[in-house]
Amino acid sequence: MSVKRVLASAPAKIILFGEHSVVYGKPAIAAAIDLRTYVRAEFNNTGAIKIEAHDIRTPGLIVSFTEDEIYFESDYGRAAEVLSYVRQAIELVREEAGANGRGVTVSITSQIPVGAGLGSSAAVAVATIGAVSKLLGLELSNEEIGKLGHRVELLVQGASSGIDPTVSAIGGFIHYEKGNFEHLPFMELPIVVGYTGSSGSTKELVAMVRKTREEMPDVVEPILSAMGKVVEKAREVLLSDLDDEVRFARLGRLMNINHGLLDALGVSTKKLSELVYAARTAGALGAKITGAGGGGCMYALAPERQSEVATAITIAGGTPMITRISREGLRIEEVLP
Ligand SMILES: Nc1ncnc2c1ncn2[C@@H]1O[C@H](COP(=O)(O)OP(=O)(O)OP(=O)(O)O)[C@@H](O)[C@H]1O
Ligand SMILES: C[C@@](O)(CCO)CC(=O)[O-]
Ligand SMILES: [Mg+2]
Repeated sequence: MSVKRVLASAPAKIILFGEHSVVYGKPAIAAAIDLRTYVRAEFNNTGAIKIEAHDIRTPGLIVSFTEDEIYFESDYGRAAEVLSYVRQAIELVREEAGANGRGVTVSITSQIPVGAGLGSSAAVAVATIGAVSKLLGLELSNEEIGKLGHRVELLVQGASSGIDPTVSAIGGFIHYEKGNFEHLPFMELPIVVGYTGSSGSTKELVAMVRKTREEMPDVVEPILSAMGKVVEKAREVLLSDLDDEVRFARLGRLMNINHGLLDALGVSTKKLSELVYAARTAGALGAKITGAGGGGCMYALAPERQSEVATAITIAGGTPMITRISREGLRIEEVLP
């Protein structure tokens, strides 16, 4: 069947345990959440690749006014860079599909805050690959699309563990290590996400950790190993048949240890730590950064106390989001023949 237009969507994620150390081959645990990026792909007649990114603020915009006219200019390098995940995703699929000269228009709308630790880069890459591959007639499984999403992150960021595109493509809860994943049983976790309102670039934060590790391997390696141990313990607790009260209390303690180790690596900020402590003071059993840090989001585990923790995050100047874990990863929403 020849296809004219495809709409695909892919979810955000939280890293429950193990961000950054996962880049160095340690395990990590992540879950897809119910915020989505939607990508529509269709053929155009120009032969060009056209990207309409409705949620991206154009960096380096220069506006000049005269009496009756307005001129817009832009720093083209920076504007193009911000679209590099989408561009690489389209180019990779065109390569996989064999040379194809037809123009493609990709239009993006997203519910995921950008650069906030919720995997916006992975979701946009996965949804783009999903939509464009279907348009070009490629039959790819969600797992294969996750692997292509990992290649996109490697091309753009220089380094990526692949956990974000994997969980965005397949959904649910995963334990991830060196490119391999295991689905953990689905469970509802009483969490609250707190958004600082500022952003951080994963590419820059991963590069910063790498530099510190190169300069002080004896100091940084034990921190990364301790993070790996936290993840293994968390997996054991998640899979245990302990009753919820004990299980959540242990997971909370492990989250706090993980946050301390991330802080030691230098990826927390004053605001993130303020939200983390506000959540703990309001009764969360644990709270930590989620994602690359440098701004963005934290999350708290707060059974019976979700609304108190949400209020504490607001008072501390953040935006709370009560999210649910999403079973579904990449979804083809609509195909127009
Ligand atoms: N809706 C979107 N449209 C186009 N590009 C997007 C969109 N959302 C994210 N991106 C791309 O992803 C970049 C942000 O990715 P980055 O990896 O730095 O943060 P994140 O993925 O939000 O957080 P983390 O990697 O910590 O989970 C943006 O600068 C932009 O290039
Ligand atoms: C910081 C990092 O570990 C997680 C970003 O969500 C980067 C990666 O795993 O690719
Ligand atoms: Mg990212």
